[in-house]
Amino acid sequence: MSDESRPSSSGARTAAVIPAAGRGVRLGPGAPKALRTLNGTPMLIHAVRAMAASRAVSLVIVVAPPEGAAEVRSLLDAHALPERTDFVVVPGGQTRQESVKLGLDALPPEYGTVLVHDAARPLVPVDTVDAVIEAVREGAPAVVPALPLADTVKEVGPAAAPGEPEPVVATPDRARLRAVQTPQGFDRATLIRAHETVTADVTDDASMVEQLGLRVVVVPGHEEAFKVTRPLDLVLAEAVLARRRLNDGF
Ligand SMILES: Nc1ccn([C@@H]2O[C@H](COP(=O)(O)OP(=O)(O)OP(=O)(O)O)[C@@H](O)[C@H]2O)c(=O)n1
Ligand SMILES: C[C@](O)(CO)[C@H](O)COP(=O)(O)O
Repeated sequence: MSDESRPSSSGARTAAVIPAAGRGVRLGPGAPKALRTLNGTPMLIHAVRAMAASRAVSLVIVVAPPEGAAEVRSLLDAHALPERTDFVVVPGGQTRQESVKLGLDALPPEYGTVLVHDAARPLVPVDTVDAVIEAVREGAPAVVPALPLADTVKEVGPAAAPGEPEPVVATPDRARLRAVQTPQGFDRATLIRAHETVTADVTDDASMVEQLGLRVVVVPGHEEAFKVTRPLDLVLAEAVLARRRLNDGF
């Protein structure tokens, strides 16, 4: 397990930025996704606890829905969280990319290692978090946890006409594909440079570092780090929590 006292390649301390400002359109109508509950506790609180479970993480920056920063601050104050960790809340932006950038703007200088973790991945185990931190501290500028794919993937082309089926144009070799999760881990300077430099729309932070031509490495992801995206994911998340409670004996 990582320990905050370990030497780091890029700075002494580790912070986690949690983008939590999304609406959750694919989840259906309701409160912003991060504020919806799993077994009675907001998804965001599960995600915050998942980051603070790592003894290496001493600061968590939560990027709240634009109008919801006060509500998120109250939620953090109302739930039991580790005392060794500091919590900061900032309002988010219109895209995930903007929200992460706003979180990075609040990062104090003494944090050399930065995790970016979706509030929508509330159940990531601490061993995965620590493996990402460890790889950054060992010198990787960017680290992603990832899993092999269970399905065969097809690349499709545009339909010949509206209403026509899309044609398959290629079947990439599945053995070389990975489904990427969070937390993604970064050397601070690398991540800030990526966010200052890359303007193209991207869906994760590591791809911005790839665009700088820098090395991004993979560590094993975890099935329980899945992203709560569609309604069925809520059922799965509550089942995972129920199994954890049984295993913990309460
Ligand atoms: N403007 C945005 C959009 C997304 N996110 C965050 O980015 C993470 C991953 O995004 P996703 O799962 O796509 O969440 P939503 O954008 O909320 O989902 P949807 O696309 O279904 O609306 C989530 O924790 C989400 O809160 C964010 O902080 N700011
Ligand atoms: C960052 C991410 O979770 C890695 O898989 C993913 O790219 C987020 O994508 P989304 O479209 O914002 O759900």
